[in-house]
Amino acid sequence: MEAGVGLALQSRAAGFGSARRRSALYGGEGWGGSKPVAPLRAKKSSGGHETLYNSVDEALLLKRKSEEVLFYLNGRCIYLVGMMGSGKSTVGKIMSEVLGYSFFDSDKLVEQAVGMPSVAQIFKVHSEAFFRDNESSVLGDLSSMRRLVVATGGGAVIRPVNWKYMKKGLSVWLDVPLDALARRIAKVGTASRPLLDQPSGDPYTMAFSKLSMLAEQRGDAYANADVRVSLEEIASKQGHDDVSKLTPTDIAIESFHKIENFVIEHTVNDPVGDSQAGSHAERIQTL
Ligand SMILES: Nc1ncnc2c1ncn2[C@@H]1O[C@H](COP(=O)(O)OP(=O)(O)O)[C@@H](O)[C@H]1O
Ligand SMILES: O=C(O)C1=C[C@@H](OP(=O)(O)O)[C@@H](O)[C@H](O)C1
Ligand SMILES: [Mg+2]
Repeated sequence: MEAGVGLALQSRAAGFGSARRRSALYGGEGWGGSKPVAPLRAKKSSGGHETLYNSVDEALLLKRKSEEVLFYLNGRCIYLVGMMGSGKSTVGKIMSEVLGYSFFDSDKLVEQAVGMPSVAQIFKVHSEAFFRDNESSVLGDLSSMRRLVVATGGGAVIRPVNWKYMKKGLSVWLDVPLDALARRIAKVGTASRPLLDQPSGDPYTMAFSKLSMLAEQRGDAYANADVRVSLEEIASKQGHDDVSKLTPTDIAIESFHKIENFVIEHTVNDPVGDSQAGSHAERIQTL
């Protein structure tokens, strides 16, 4: 049975006003909590003159990309999908802040709806099936809203009905190599992720083997997303041999880039022209 999802959503939405938008450039919890990721400070170069940190470029690029993508989104929601640890919650917060959209983490909404403090407890006291029912209910409620960035749980992709909801907006798959996922999970522990929780063993090895199994079970489910953001691709474009060099901001920028390309590619090429068929934005909205 689903418990009070609508109410939880209403009270959650009330907490997202302009105050939350005070800074567009926040990192996620594992990246220094609410510290700005791109402080506009200068440092001395070896030659003595001042140069700006690289992160300023990154912050400006993020801002510029978000302004472009706002037009193409036209109020539609962004749904982030991907395996546990792929960065949906972290990257989603950054994207929402810079877009001026509200951010929702579907795991948190399920916790609120059920009235339990953690997903782990919901799995333990009820069951995974109970969690999944509530997850679908939350996604259904969110699908009627606009201007949201939603970080879904890693398993949301397995239910077709969830895709029906997510297809009302734009879905983005954060595709992260299993090895990087396992390293991230091993670092923060598995207590909050019941499907990975193991009583003993080396945390990296255990996480890697469970994640591999889940990835196999889920098959192509993530590939249903409108766009795929591959960390390996970003790393190779940036000349890194390791995805661990990529910041959540890098990933947010690439996500905006891919969303923009997707919308442009899927915009009806209307030969009638703006004057008779409505504005470009109106036609994009009909996608
Ligand atoms: N680009 C990144 N590089 C390294 N660690 C990251 C990155 N993005 C997120 N993390 C860390 O990985 C862990 C999982 O991130 P999270 O956003 O919770 O993933 P998800 O919501 O997809 O499960 C967190 O500890 C987070 O700080
Ligand atoms: O992959 C999964 O099945 C799950 C992922 C988790 O969310 P994150 O992907 O945010 O860790 C959470 O929904 C639950 O523990 C199940
Ligand atoms: Mg998450």
